[in-house]
Amino acid sequence: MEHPEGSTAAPSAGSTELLVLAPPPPRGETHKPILALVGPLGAGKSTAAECFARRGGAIIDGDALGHEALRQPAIRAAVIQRWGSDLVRPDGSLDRRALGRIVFADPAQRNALEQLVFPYIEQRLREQIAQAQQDPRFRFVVVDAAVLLEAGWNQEVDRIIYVDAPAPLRQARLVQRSGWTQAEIAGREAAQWPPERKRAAAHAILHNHGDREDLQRQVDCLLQTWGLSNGGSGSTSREPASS
Ligand SMILES: CC(C)(COP(=O)(O)OP(=O)(O)OC[C@H]1O[C@@H](n2cnc3c(N)ncnc32)[C@H](O)[C@@H]1O)[C@@H](O)C(=O)NCCC(=O)NCCS
Ligand SMILES: Nc1ncnc2c1ncn2[C@@H]1O[C@H](COP(=O)(O)OP(=O)(O)OP(=O)(O)O)[C@@H](O)[C@H]1O
Repeated sequence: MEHPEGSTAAPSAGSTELLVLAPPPPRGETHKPILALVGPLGAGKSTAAECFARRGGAIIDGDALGHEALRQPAIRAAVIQRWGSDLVRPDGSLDRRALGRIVFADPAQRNALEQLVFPYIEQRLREQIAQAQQDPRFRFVVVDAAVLLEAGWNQEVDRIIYVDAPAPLRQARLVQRSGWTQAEIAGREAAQWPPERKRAAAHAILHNHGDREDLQRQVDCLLQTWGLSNGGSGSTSREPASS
């Protein structure tokens, strides 16, 4: 793994090794560090984000912003115009899983959807980051966006954290969480950068092959190493950033 900056000592985090490289750079006294979580499908980015939220981080959820984008009337209308009204469920919402089957089977279809929703998502990411910077409940910001690197949304981010888990474990967790078939998982994986390319862009790695407590320990260790822990008390807000 190549990094432009030097590494610090890797602290012990329970049973797993936590690789930690350079801490966030200083960006002025009022700037709250912006950390981003990347990693392969189902590695546990959202689960890791919850660990950071317990320690005073504002979560910015890229998937949720994507869902919000699809609820915008102009985007919704464009989606229905292109992919058909069969996508509209009886309650009026879009059948995202069906849309996913279409776009993750064909890069051209996925590009078309991304062109519709990416500008909206990027704008909302910026807005939510700005809100979290002003919100006294939070000491740092955590962007949980699976396609952050692919979409080039990492411009404002200070540090990238790669969440890792073995492929069989990720698959089992995804089947349990979302009921996705092997084909659905493979289609989504193929739409993302290969894991090693994401890992090469990261400043730290969390190994999520243990239980949630083990992941929390690694997060706490990382925050301590980067000077972002709150004395280890975990007494700061658990609230995610509001939309
Ligand atoms: C295709 C859609 C409708 C499927 O919705 P669905 O509810 O089934 O999945 P959800 O949005 O929760 O995404 C789940 C996971 O799929 C993967 N995924 C989603 N979008 C993409 C994408 N454009 N490229 C690669 N992987 C993706 C991510 O790992 C994500 O965590 C939806 O994912 C979508 O609108 N995607 C385009 C917008 C986007 O890129 N969102 C992610 C922003 S981080
Ligand atoms: N350490 C863990 N122990 C048990 N279950 C876990 C652990 N980490 C994650 N999970 C579960 O695995 C599933 C996938 O985790 P999560 O949703 O956090 O992954 P993700 O990387 O955000 O996924 P996606 O790529 O779809 O955004 C979830 O159901 C989550 O609750």
